[in-house]
Amino acid sequence: MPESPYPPTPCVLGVAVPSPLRRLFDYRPCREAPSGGWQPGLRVRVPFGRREVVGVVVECRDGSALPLSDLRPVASCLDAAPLPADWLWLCRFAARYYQHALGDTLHQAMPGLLRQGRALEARTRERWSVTAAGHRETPSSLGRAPRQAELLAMLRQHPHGLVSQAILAQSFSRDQLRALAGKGLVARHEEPLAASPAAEGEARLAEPALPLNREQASALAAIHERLDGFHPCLLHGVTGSGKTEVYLQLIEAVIARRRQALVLVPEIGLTPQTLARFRRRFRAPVVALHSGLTDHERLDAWEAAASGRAPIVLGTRSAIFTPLAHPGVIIVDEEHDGSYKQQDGLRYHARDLAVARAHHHRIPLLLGSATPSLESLQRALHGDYRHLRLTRRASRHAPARLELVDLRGRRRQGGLIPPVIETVRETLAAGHQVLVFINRRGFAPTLACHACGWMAECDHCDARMTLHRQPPLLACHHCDRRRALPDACPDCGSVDLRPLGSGTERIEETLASLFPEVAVHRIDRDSTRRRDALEQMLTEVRRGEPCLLVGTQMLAKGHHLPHVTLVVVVNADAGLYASDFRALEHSAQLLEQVAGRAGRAAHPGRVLVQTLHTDDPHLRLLAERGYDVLAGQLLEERRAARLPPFRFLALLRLEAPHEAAVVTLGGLAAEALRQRIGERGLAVDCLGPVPAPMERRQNRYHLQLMLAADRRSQLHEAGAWLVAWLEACPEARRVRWSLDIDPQTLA
Ligand SMILES: Nc1ncnc2c1ncn2[C@@H]1O[C@H](COP(=O)(O)OP(=O)(O)OP(=O)(O)O)[C@@H](O)[C@H]1O
Ligand SMILES: [Zn+2]
Repeated sequence: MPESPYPPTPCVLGVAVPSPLRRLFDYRPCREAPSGGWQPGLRVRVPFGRREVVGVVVECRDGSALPLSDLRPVASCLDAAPLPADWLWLCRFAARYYQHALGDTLHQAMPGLLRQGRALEARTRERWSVTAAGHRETPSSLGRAPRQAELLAMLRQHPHGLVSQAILAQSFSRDQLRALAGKGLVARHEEPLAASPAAEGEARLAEPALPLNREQASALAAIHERLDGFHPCLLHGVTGSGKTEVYLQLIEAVIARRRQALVLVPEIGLTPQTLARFRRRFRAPVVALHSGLTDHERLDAWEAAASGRAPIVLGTRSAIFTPLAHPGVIIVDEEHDGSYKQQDGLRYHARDLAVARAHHHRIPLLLGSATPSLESLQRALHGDYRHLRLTRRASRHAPARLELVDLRGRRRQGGLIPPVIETVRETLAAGHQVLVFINRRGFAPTLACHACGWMAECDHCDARMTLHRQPPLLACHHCDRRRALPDACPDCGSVDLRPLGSGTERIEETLASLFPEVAVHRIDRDSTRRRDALEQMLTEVRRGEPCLLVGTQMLAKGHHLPHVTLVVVVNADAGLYASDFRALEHSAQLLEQVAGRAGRAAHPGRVLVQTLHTDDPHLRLLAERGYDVLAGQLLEERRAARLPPFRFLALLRLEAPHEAAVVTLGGLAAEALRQRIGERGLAVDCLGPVPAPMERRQNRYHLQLMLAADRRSQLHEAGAWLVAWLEACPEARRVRWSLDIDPQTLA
């Protein structure tokens, strides 16, 4: 008897359902098997408690730990074919690595419409084109139907046809189209809405590639050497060195081999320029995945990537979960960027998943940055990654060094001291633009009473409320609580309430009064809430009129602002003495990136950094020798202090409305874990529990327990055990807890 092409019907399906529980649930197959047989990756509707949910089949087995008669059947199977295997693999990897429930991981990693049970298929549109008969037709034969004749004439001018929408927009009707089709003069084709294949025979590039400089060319050649096989590279190039051009030419080579490129960028909304540059370069469609998409657009993009129709997929963090039919390369731009780490739910790091994924697919991986994370830098220095350097800018001028400006004892006007204001004035007078960076939005960090010292504090957090003027209110940046501005001090009744310190709004106001003749553009989360607001401002800035830009770190992210020649950092001190061991690394990256916006085109740049700590050794090293030298020193310090990347960490966070519940559970968990570590002889340190740096946030108490180990496998074992212990612990029901593997912040 010939073997059946389908797997035999299993008795039991292990299904991952959207739930925080770290286990599969067993079901019996339903009567109608999917046409290809039961396989992992099929979505099923299953009864779960009193609800029905969409889950994913993960295992097909012959037996269950439960009696088969106790198992409920699957209600229905939603897919004819399983969801992409590479996607399922990545979700399983991420769930294991981050100790997260697989059901919830799958749920978070699929487009919303798939979660709701929609089919994974492309939406299509109609395209109409003229047939051979239509080209032979003489216009007079349609004499009695003049509109049809006009429609035919119009379509004849479009060798690739036109989509219905474009035709209807010209005031032609569907009836006219159908009439022509009935006569065999035009034909209708369906094509996918997202990433419809570019017409055959066209050139791949819409715009020619730039001739590379020597360093760019040798970086590209090094990657080209091995386009087959896992080949991780760190493209470590100073700001403005033309990393994007290297990405573009690498992608060109990858798509020429009919493979796909997946490109991760920190925030598309913040760098619409990058997407525009990709779209300008390639004739092939560039599919973008970001938070601005509708559910339908997201599903279309996902399908286009999964089917292989989309050669280039560009997206933010979650795009790492995009399935690819023919993966050819993964590129992570600004690999050091904090936005790649998800801070709730599945706490994954998209860059780290990119490494795992490239390894799994055996394809090259390119991590790009002017200020690489210490993790990636260490791997490059150690030879795990190929270290590709771009030491010069594509333009004439080298990145400017930071000039430290002493704030001590100086009168400040809106945060700036007189000599800095003078330099701003000279720069504007020379016809250039100035960027003023301050990493604090709002008018002032708080409102204070000059009579008694009262300060506006949030009742739900251990934090001050920020004073805003546009619109006027007090807001907590930790829990988003808002309050009206008080008329008088709630403690002593004095009306002498004054803003303390400066935020973007205050600097904007001061600069506008100092320099009334130029425009001041404020760029922060508040001023760019409206869609396209940022792009509009940047377009205005790129026109080149002298102007001032005031903004937060949004301004540091990869923008190419050719007319900016002066960057002013209002205060460099926040990150220097923070308790978080990564604070220094992150603030050095931020300073170097902001500084990198100056002098990128015709004129050289200057960077003035105001600080109260001109003698701080780290700050001086950054100013005098640059990020790479500082990073080398920070690596030595991390090695000495036995911190990442030389050690691995996991952070258990506990929170609840009542302090007692958190403290009790924290104590029990630490004790149980220490005992387990001892029994198993693991070299894992369990530190704490200690209160979180902000103990009360959103009216809840926060406590932490840190796990540290030299070996990842041991950290993993201890973490997995702790999670299982917490799932079984009755005291843990009243406490919200999460385990953060490779935490990026200790907050
Ligand atoms: N080979 C080249 N020849 C001429 N111009 C180039 C070349 N490569 C890049 N450029 C130009 O240099 C400018 C900076 O390049 P790009 O934005 O790629 O730098 P980057 O390394 O990504 O910078 P950042 O890290 O600051 O984001 C761009 O205007 C780009 O068009
Ligand atoms: Zn608050």
